[in-house]
Amino acid sequence: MPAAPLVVHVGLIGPGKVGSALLTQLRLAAPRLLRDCRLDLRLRAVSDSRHMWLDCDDEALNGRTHGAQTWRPAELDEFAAYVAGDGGAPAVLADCSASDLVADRYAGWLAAGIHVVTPNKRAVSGPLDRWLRIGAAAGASGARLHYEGTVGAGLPVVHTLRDLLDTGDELTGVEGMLSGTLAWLFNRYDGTLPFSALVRQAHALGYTEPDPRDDLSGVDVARKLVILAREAGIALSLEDVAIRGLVPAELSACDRETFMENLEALDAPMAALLAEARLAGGVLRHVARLDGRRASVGVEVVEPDHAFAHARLTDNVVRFATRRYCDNALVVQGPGAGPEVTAAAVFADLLRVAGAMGVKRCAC
Ligand SMILES: NC(=O)c1ccc[n+]([C@@H]2O[C@H](COP(=O)([O-])OP(=O)(O)OC[C@H]3O[C@@H](n4cnc5c(N)ncnc54)[C@H](O)[C@@H]3O)[C@@H](O)[C@H]2O)c1
Ligand SMILES: N[C@@H](CCO)C(=O)O
Repeated sequence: MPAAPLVVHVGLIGPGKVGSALLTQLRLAAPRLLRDCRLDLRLRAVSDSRHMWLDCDDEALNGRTHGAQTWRPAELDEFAAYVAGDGGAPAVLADCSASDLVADRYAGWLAAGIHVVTPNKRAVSGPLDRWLRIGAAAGASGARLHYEGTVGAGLPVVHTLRDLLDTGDELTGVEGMLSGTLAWLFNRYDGTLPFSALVRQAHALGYTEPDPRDDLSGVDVARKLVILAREAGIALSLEDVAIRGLVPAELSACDRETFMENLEALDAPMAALLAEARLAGGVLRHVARLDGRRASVGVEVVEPDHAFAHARLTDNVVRFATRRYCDNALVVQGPGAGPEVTAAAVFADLLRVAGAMGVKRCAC
């Protein structure tokens, strides 16, 4: 007789571009996971920044969010308690927001045994004391926190580093292109269209952060370096990263709508950078480096035959130099932004949580 399926309660926070893609992927994969893996994923609730829907356990509702029959004002702890239910089934919260307020709750949720999977970089790259509290809470309860989607979207970056370290390797440095948005922008930017028009396209394609300034300022990439450093046991913080950004000072403090309306302010400085690169016979690329505690991100002119010059579309390139990979770095490369690939990373993290509870995922 086949084993009884493992029921897992799922709550989704942030049904935006990534969150909506995750809802679709969950719905499509559910029958196969139940049949082949004996895993019964039940979407219990969805919350955005203002509303929450706590009656998502019927099939018709699972595919929708704003069309749901009832909603109430969002309250994150009430939401988490509803997803966890009476504790009879394990609960996983998928945080697909970019919110610090949500990250503030991780420690409490993990302490209560609720697992968290997320592409939100705030917790892992945010204040070190909060990150240490989150780690301690997970350590004490055994609840899991997975965040593969935070670096490289759907690419296997965090787990690759984790596997290297857990098998006794030592990280000596990271060099790479860690922004899908900036990779796409610099691949497309040849002066034909103004830079601002390309930023609007990247936003519409779902590559940028909710506020594209996070990408353009270099802060999003700096967060990724902090995440990789912390994974390797280096207590790096955002303030330690030397960042050369692209956001004009007069647009750094306004609200997001005002920034988007005034994007043309980027055009003249970017045209000057492009001209500089052409004069030097190179191309513009956004490059991140981590060497011990020294971390930097910014636009550089690279030679046309440099590996970074050949990356395409939203390609991220992550070069891990380690004690084992010392003559030739281990390279992870591929699309580094986009709702679908990112949602798949969150989904795979969710399956890792289920795998740790005995759900069989191998093909044998
Ligand atoms: N888009 C990508 O390619 C990509 C790649 C990797 C990682 N990410 C990360 O995925 C996350 C989501 O990105 P997105 O492009 O889907 O953004 P989005 O703006 O489309 O969606 C964000 C969602 O979060 C919700 N939200 C905001 N604050 C909230 C709160 N306090 N409580 C509950 N919900 C809240 C919003 O209502 C919205 O539904 C971000 O953390 C981003 O860094 C995105
Ligand atoms: N906005 C981010 C998404 C992936 O974290 C990027 O373009 O790289």
